[in-house]
Amino acid sequence: MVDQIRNFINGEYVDGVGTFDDINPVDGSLAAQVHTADKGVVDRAVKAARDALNGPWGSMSTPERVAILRRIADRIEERFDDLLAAEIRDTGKPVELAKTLDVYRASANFRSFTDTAASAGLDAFITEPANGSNALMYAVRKPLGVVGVIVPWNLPLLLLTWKVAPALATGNTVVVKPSEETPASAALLGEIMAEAGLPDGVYNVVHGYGDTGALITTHPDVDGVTFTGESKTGSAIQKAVSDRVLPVSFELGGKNAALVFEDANIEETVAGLTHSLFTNSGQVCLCTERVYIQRPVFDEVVAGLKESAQKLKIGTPYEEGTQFGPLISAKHREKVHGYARLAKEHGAETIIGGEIPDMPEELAGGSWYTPTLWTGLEHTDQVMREEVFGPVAGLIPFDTEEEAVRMANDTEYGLASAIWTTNLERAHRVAPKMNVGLSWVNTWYLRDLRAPFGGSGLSGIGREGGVHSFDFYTEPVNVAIKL
Ligand SMILES: O=C(O)C(=O)/C=C/C=C/O
Repeated sequence: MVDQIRNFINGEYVDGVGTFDDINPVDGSLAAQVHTADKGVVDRAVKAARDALNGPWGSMSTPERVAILRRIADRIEERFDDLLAAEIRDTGKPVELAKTLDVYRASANFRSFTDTAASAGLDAFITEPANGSNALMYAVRKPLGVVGVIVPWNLPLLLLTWKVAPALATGNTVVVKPSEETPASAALLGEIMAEAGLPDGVYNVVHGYGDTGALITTHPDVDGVTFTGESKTGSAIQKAVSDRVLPVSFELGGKNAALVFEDANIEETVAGLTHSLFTNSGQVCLCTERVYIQRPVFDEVVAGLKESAQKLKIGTPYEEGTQFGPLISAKHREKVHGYARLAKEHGAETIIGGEIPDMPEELAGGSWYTPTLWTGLEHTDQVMREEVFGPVAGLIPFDTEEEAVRMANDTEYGLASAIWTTNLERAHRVAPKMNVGLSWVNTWYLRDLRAPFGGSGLSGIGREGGVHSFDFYTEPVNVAIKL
């Protein structure tokens, strides 16, 4: 019997109105059948969320909510292996990555936002205007209400909990739609939260494709939408909710640049770039797809990256030492491979990769690809401007710092950048000049969960992280009392 992945509504698993296939990207096998939510199922989920808001959850004190969320973090850690198995079956990612990033961050996200909720103060002022009408001002935070949460397939559990933890910590209830590619961990989290004592209806999960997502975002009883995914989907959501001027928080795509200066530590830079190019097989919105290298060290860095890419161990998730897994689906691999063909047509030199690897017979059905590096592309080339969302990067030389900053900022996106230099003045001069939300120096994807996280331009709207998340998931009410 194939596994069934159901919707989770009001504290129990609920059948859908049909099923779709959840494919294991390692070998193309059927991992599970997923129950599709139609309007009736989505309405049921939104009603459960509203009833929970009007029930015990809505009147719970912050310390009571925080206590439950800390138990959720504990329960996630107790059921670490179940979540790990679910995430790996859906994504095919290496077990080391799923352990140290995806499932690790699930409990870390809950712990970070409960700490913030437990310690957050209020804005307050004593008003003493010249006309003597003194007053006490204080702002209280009220939850947005029922929040629609639409999350992607690349870091399914990490991104889900990155949104659900602050939403619940501030008293909201949620209706979640995970990606159709990766439904398992979101569904499993339902029973884990119930085991930790979360009241029924606070956390609900419905499955389906974009049309199911649209049922949530356009639902008249949803009070806000948080979405991580492709920019064009974000734009479609914004259009769909614009009549209601619904609050949205978007963490969208990127075409992230790295700048390598001639004074960089080349060995550290090559190791760091390999990480930022090929982590999760390049399927992270923060990954680098444009590398600008100061001319005196261009050949050395290209050679170093070629060597480190060749050394990456491509393999199945549980194989010892696997560092590079399959892409999420055959469809996504076709998109990535399409850019490799385009790069070649545009005269790029393929330093490594750009092909579908020969895998053993039992893995031939998987969506495997190879780490890919190009030189010889123009900075203005389509491949250097559009998000590929795969293990690919164009390498381009530059001469002056000003030229590097100009090219890095010459993009419609604005999510992340990485600067590699040992010159402290240059680091502090250049890092703030990047038109991004996250500007790393001599590192990549180093995170503090309290810091603002998000992007500008096509990379999104708003910031999440620490109190920045609370600015989205709550509506402050400023109370003014005449003294
Ligand atoms: O690390 C995070 O908190 C986060 O949101 C990562 C997002 C990656 C998207 O692809």
